[in-house]
Amino acid sequence: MAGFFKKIFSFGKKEVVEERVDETAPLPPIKWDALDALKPEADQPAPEALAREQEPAAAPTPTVELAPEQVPAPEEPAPEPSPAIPQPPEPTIPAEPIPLPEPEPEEEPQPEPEKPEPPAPEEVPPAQPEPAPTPTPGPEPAPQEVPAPAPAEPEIEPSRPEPQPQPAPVEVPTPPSEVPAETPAPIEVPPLAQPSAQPSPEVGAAPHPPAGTFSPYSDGEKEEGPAPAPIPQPAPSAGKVTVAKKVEQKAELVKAPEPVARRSWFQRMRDGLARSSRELTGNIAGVFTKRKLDDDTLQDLEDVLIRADLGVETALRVTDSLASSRYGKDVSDSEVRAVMAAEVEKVLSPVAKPLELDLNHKPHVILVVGVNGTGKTTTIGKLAAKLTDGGLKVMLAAGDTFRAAAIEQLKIWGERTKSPVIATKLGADAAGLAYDAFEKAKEAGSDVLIIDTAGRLQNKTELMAELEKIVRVLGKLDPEAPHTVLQTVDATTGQNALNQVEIFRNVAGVNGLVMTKLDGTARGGILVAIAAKHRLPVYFIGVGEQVDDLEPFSASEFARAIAGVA
Ligand SMILES: Nc1nc2c(ncn2[C@@H]2O[C@H](COP(=O)(O)OP(=O)(O)OP(=O)(O)O)[C@@H](O)[C@H]2O)c(=O)[nH]1
Repeated sequence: MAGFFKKIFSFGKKEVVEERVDETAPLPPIKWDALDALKPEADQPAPEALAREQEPAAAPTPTVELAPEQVPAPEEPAPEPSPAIPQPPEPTIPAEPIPLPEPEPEEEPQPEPEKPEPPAPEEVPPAQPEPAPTPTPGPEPAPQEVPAPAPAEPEIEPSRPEPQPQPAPVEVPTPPSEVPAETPAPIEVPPLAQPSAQPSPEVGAAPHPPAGTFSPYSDGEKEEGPAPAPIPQPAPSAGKVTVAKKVEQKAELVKAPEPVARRSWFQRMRDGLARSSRELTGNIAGVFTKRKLDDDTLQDLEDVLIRADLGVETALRVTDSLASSRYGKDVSDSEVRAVMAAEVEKVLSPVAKPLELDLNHKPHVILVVGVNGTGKTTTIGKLAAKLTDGGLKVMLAAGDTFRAAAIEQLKIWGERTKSPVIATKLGADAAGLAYDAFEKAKEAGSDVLIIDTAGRLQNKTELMAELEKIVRVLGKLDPEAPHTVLQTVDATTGQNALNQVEIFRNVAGVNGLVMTKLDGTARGGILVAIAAKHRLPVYFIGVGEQVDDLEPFSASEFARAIAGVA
C-alpha cells in the first residue's frame, strides 16, 4: 500500500487536507489512563480469550486500528448480538464460501506481519500470563504501534472486526463440535478451517480466531442445520417402517379373503343325516326317560327304529342286544344309541365294499340302472371323474334315448371329465347304442365304458325288455359284460327304494348300489333296511350334486352319524 495519509480539516481554509504521514517519525505517547477509563469490564475477558486463543491473534485484532473506533467496539459486544440477529442475512452465507478465498489473502498478511513484529510480542507476552486488565491495554496499543502493515487492511476488514468480538469467545467453542455433526456444515466448514489451518501450525489455538470470526456464519448454519437434519432422519425411518408394515398387512389381507374351505364329505353326510338322526334319537330319548328296560320299553324302541326306516330286522337286532345286557336296569338314551350304532354297523359292514374293476376286460363295462331321477346320470359323471383322475381311460354311452335332456347332461359330464360320449338320435334303440359304444370303446382302448339307461317304470314290461336286450347285446361282444351293474337308489324315497332294488335286481342283475341324496333326507335309515334285505354291496353314497360329492361308503361312519354318536 502506499504511505499512510492523515486527513486534517482546516477551519481557516474550510477544507480537508491530506498529509502524508511520516512513518519513520516516532509515535506519540499512549494515554493509558484515557484508554482504561473508556474500557468496559466486558472488554477484559475479550482480550483474555484472545490472548488464550493465540498470541498472533492478539496482534491482528488490535491492529484493526480499533484505536480510532476502539472504544465503542469492545463495549458493544454485548448489544451487538442484536445486530448479529439482523445479520441473519448471513444465511446467505452460502455465498460465504466464495468470499472465503478473498479473506485468506487478507488474513494471511496479518499473521505474517505479526511474526515479524517483534515489538508487539514484547508487550503482548505479559498480557497472556496475566489475564488481568492491565495486559489488555498492552495489546491494544501495540497495534497502534504497528501502523504500517495493519492500516492497509483495516479498510477492508471493518465488517469482520464486528463479528469477531461478538461470537469469538462464546460461539467459537460450540460450532466446531456441532458443525461437524450437521450435514450442511461439512460443506462450509472446510473452507472456514482452511484459513485458520494456515496459522495453526505455529499456534494450536490459531484455528479459533478464524473460527470465531466466522462463528456467526456457523451459528446460522448451526441453527439451520440442526432443524432440518434431525427432522428428516426420524421421518424417513418411520416412513419406511410404516410403509413396510402396510405392504405386509395388505399382502396378508389379500390372502385372507381366500374361499372358505369346503366341509368334508363326512360332515356333509352327517349334516344330511341330521334330520334322520334328530328324529330317531329324539324318539329314543322319549322312550327311555326315567324308565327301566322292560318289555314295554323294548317294544316302544322297536317301533321307533322301524319308523326310522331301519327295517324290522335291524330294529330287532338292536332290541335283542339291549335286552340281553340291560334288561330290568335303568337305561339312558345315550346307551341305547350306542347299542344301535353298533348293531347298524354290523348290518352295513358286509355291504360296505369298494368298487372293484377288472381291467382284464377292455373295457370294463358298467351298466347304470335306476328309476328316473334317482341320480344315474349325475352318478356316472362323478364316477367318471374319479376314474379319469385315477388315470383310467373312460368312455360314456348315452343309453337313455328317451330323454334329450339326459343325453345333453351326459355330454356335459363327458366334457368335464374329458371322456368321449357315444350318443345317438332321440328315440333310437338303446341296445344298439350300447353295442356301438362297446365296439368303439374296444377300438379306442378304453379302460372303462359306462352306459347310462332310461328308468321309466310306467311300463315294467318295456323296461324289462329294454334292459334285457342291452345285456344280451353286450354279451355278444363279451359274455361277461356288463361286468358291473350299478343301481342308484334315492334315499329320499324311503320304503319304495326296497322295491326298486328288488325289480332292477331281477331285471338287470344289479350287483351293486349307490345310495344318492343322503345329504338332505330324514329317511337315511332305508339304506340299512336295503342292506339287511338285499345284501348288495353299497359302493358309494351321494352327498351332493358336485363332481366330488361321491364318497366310498363307510359302515361305521354312517352308523355313528345316524345314531347320533360322536
Ligand atoms: N342333493 C343331491 N342331489 C342329487 C344327488 N345325485 C343326483 N342329484 C340330483 O338329482 C337330480 C336327478 O339326477 P339325474 O342324474 O338326472 O337322475 P337320473 O337318474 O339320471 O334321471 P333321468 O335322467 O331322468 O333318468 C339332479 O338334479 C341331480 O343333480 C345327490 O347325491 N345329492
